[in-house]
Amino acid sequence: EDELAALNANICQLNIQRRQVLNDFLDLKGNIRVFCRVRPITVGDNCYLLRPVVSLDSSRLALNFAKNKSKIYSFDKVFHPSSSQDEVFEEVEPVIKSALDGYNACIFAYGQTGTGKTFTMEGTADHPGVIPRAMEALFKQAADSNHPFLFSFSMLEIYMGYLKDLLVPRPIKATEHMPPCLSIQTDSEGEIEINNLATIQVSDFNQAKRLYTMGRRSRSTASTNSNQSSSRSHCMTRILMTCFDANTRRRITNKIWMVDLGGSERVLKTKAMGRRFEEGKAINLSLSALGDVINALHRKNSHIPYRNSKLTQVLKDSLGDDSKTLMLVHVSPKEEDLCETVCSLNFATRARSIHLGNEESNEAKVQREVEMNSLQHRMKWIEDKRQDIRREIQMLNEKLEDLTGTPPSSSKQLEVSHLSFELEEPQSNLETVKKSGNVMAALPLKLPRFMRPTLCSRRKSGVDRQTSAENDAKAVKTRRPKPHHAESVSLPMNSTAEYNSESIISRNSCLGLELKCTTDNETEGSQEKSECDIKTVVFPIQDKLPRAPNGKMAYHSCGQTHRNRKTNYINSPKLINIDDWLQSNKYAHGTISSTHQNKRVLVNPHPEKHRRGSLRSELEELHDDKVNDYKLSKNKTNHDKIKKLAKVGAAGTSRSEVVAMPTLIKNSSNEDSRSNSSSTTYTNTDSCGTSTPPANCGIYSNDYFSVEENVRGTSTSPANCGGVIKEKKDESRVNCLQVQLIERETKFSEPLMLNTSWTSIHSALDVSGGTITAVIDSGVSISRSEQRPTYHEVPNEIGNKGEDKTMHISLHHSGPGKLQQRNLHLDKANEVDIAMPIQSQGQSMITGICNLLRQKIQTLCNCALLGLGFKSLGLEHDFFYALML
Ligand SMILES: Nc1ncnc2c1ncn2[C@@H]1O[C@H](COP(=O)(O)OP(=O)(O)OP(=O)(O)O)[C@@H](O)[C@H]1O
Repeated sequence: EDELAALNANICQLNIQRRQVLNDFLDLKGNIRVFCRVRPITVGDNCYLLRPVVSLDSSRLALNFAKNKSKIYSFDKVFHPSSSQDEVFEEVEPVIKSALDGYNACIFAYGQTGTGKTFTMEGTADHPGVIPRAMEALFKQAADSNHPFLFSFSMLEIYMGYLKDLLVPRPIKATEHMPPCLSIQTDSEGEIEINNLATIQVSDFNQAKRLYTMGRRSRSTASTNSNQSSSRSHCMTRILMTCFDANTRRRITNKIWMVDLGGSERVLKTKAMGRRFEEGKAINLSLSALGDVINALHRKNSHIPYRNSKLTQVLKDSLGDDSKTLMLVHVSPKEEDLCETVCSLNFATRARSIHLGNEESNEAKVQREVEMNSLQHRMKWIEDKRQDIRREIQMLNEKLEDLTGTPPSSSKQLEVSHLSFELEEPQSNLETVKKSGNVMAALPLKLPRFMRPTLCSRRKSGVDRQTSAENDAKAVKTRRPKPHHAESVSLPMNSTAEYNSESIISRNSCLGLELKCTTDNETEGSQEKSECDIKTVVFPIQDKLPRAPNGKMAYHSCGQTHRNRKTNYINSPKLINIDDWLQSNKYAHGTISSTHQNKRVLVNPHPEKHRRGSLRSELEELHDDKVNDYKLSKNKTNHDKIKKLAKVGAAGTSRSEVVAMPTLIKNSSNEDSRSNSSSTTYTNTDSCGTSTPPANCGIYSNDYFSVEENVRGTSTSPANCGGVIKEKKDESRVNCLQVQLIERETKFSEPLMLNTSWTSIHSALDVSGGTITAVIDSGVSISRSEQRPTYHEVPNEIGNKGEDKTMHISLHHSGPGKLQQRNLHLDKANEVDIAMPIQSQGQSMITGICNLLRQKIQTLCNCALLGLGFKSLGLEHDFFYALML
């Protein structure tokens, strides 16, 4: 027995030495070690697209961009495509040993989708990967270490920014889009804890393996184009280790994370849509956050952005100086994946340089390798020696058993079976949890805190009801007064069956009871922006075309669209089809009252070009026929006729009219109208430069009445148009009349179309004060719905009922001292639609000259007739005789 005790003490010494040597070795190698694995050619790969990646030796890899252009990357180890799983694990094993020595460790597989991450981490039944091998090694080495260890197993995935327990998936409620996200805590020692994550104790490798198989099945995957399943999440396996013989370990409790990261992929290349797109985005965001953390560690920044993603939050205490990290970067041999390969290799290179640094000189490198070799030899010697001692111990134990007939007390093993969790069938996850809870509750208090059940879980399982009040009181005292806890919820933004977007929002909820249970931790469960701002809000199409009074939808013609561009943002919802409108209102004589008070403009159909052309020619022809009938007579008025006109036209309430008239005479001589008219507001011109009369109605379109009136107006109505006509000169120097609206308050009755008899209109020009006043003289005939192009303008600027009012037309000219305005007076405001051509100043002059010439010709003719004797002047013969003398 003494001999046995000495040997055991010897083993403990060797363990300490081994730990020290290993630690030194890993320090020299770097806290973050990076391996690269090149995936072999698989069935379905096009051979001619292979070979951009070539492994040169065990630590270098060349990437061939072109024939003579390549880049060489260096890693701690490069596994060529034919490398076996054994070879990979051989290199991974030191990290596992470090974990047993109490270091937090993290092994993660990184790389493009389909490059073999899952194969490396998980493997197959025939070729088990790193995780099953690591579990096996942990149990084996723990047993070899001669120290009592407690292991517990957890598995989670980070999917779309959520932490999901893979062993105990929470049922999703009908109202939930996703299960509640597990929250993360940091304890007073800086260790990360994940609240409510199932932590199941395992006593041997088989139990751990069964749990691992169970968790793997729950992982979120999606079918790829090649019908293979692709991991759409980060799958994280955690093994917690506690050793009661804590003196020789770095920590009493430590952990090792083994992470199969989601495949990085270029969303553009994969043309992922919908959910796949969102998944890819979330994966890329968290990988990017991981890169940022590694970069910050490399730069030794004071701030390491762990909180930028759930992934880095979870791995916070397993990345960095006091932990051992191993990255296995995976690359594809295919040329078509060159871009992704470069990204992956650059990422890995950046990670590798955390400890070693790119600046390391060759001498230092050689020196370091020599030291590492020596440490490896020393380690080998220690392990061999330990094995020898173990063999000796075993022999002595057998001898002792033979002598005493009882099993040796020195070969005590930690009896953890009573603590371990009896696994049920993998399918019964929920039962597993319940059992787990009970087992946890029964654990002795000397267990580390992470293994002890929380107050809440004990309450739920009814174990600790009697002590809860006591603990609550204690917790309230010790906990920081922070009664709110950020909780992430996901809301479906689209009610369609296949949601392809989601919004994650944070809300504060008071979780007082749960908070009291966690006495020394601070919640860090708020969703990180980088992973959570995955929002695509789909708005239903709400903008509906406005309905015309007849119920038909308003629309724009193509020709109208570009012209209305300026004003459409205001007017478009108010556009109606004027043909429809007229049709519906045509027979509603005197009864149509606009429900839209203060409406300024009614939209009319836009005449097509040929229609405009024909109208124009029609009007010009008309004008040519009638122009000589206009008489310029100063001070000649006939108010009676205008009164009569107004009476006949009055169908509704009192209001005044403004007549909008097309200017038909080309401005060949009138310098005034040719002058600048930039002050005019509207563009009542068509491409021909002529005024464009609307067809078949007495109202103007929004083309004619643009922004100004609509800013004030609310809708469109023909009846409520009002304004002052302005004359505008366009590029082709043709006068155009434009109408400036004046707000109307009166109700509308049916638009009344008046057809003026062109011959009967006399205009009187009053040049005094720069104003020409044209007065309608006579012969105005009135007809409803006259098809002649007529224009309607209805200002109510005078507004006095029963009084004679002036209907005026303003023709603005900018020439100083010249005609400034032309007013057409109407004695009473009524609903009158008048269409009449008006002479411009040039026209008037021509007319005057014509009249003069006519007089001259008449005189000459009379003279000739006299001379020929056909006409007698009635004078005496003596008169002519006297003249001759
Ligand atoms: N080293 C290897 N030896 C043999 N087969 C391999 C190797 N690496 C990958 N494969 C095979 O390639 C395919 C894709 O591998 P795997 O699923 O592991 O990729 P992945 O990177 O995990 O993809 P994802 O990110 O989409 O999950 C699998 O059929 C796997 O068996």
